[in-house]
Amino acid sequence: MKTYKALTIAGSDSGGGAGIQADLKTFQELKVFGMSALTAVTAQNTLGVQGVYPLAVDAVGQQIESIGTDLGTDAVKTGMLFSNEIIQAVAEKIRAFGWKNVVVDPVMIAKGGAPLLQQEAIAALKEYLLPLATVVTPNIPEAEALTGMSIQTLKDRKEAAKRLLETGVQYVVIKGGHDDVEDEAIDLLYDGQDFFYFTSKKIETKNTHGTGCTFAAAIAAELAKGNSINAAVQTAKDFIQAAIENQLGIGNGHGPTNHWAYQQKQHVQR
Ligand SMILES: Nc1ncnc2c1ncn2[C@@H]1O[C@H](COP(=O)(O)OP(=O)(O)O)[C@@H](O)[C@H]1O
Ligand SMILES: Cc1ncc(COP(=O)(O)O)c(N)n1
Repeated sequence: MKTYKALTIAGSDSGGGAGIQADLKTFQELKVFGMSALTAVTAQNTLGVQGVYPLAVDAVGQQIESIGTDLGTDAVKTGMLFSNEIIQAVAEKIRAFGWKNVVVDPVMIAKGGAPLLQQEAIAALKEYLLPLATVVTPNIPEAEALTGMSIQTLKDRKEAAKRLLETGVQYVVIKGGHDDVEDEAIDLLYDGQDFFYFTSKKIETKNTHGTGCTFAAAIAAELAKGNSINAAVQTAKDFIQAAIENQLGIGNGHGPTNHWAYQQKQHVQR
């Protein structure tokens, strides 16, 4: 049986709920071999971000080089990239290795409000990384920052998705976790032609730390296996729904989601 591989290029969350830690847990649960290139170390817990320590650009590039010159990968997921310089170095490596199935989660601000991407780097995401990406997965505030438009309704989200496609990315998913208008958690996928809705029950909880990272990592894992974008987004939606529903109840603030809940549910159903 083929071993599928996925690489996450992201920041470390010492609290284990988001970033590299969330990505690797998700890859593992979906039976994909996980690899990582760290962009920054954060001192972080469920209460917030206490420190951000970006790595040297060369350190980021070298980690990716080490993977590209030996193991290779079936998918790449990017998360916290922090600076213009890191974005350019990452884009350069992805292009040089000709990697496909590139999922860009344009992480900008942690749930508690701490910036994880420098303001001036937003343009670099659009210029260097999105043209190489298979799919970009902004939440609503990130889609607003990337397009410069205000997003209130699903109609606005459709317009923003169209604008994002102009960067050269193949598919756009605008997530609905921050939508105050709809009663359900609706994620919108646009393929340049049609819009697809992925809908689930909105769960009343403060424990959503790392939901975006986990969702994008699940899409990358499923694309690595050769699944279609629609199938990958559906699995990611089911994965995050189970992870939010089956809370772990740890930490004193915005707690992490449960990365093993999806597999546990699959076993029970069998
Ligand atoms: N309260 C919730 N109930 C159910 N699903 C949610 C909830 N909050 C977020 N999600 C889902 O989690 C994923 C991440 O959403 P979102 O919160 O928009 O992104 P981010 O974590 O990047 O801010 C999406 O699939 C979204 O639908
Ligand atoms: C290192 C790191 N990367 C990403 C996030 C975003 O997390 P969320 O998925 O909750 O928006 C985070 N808090 N820390």
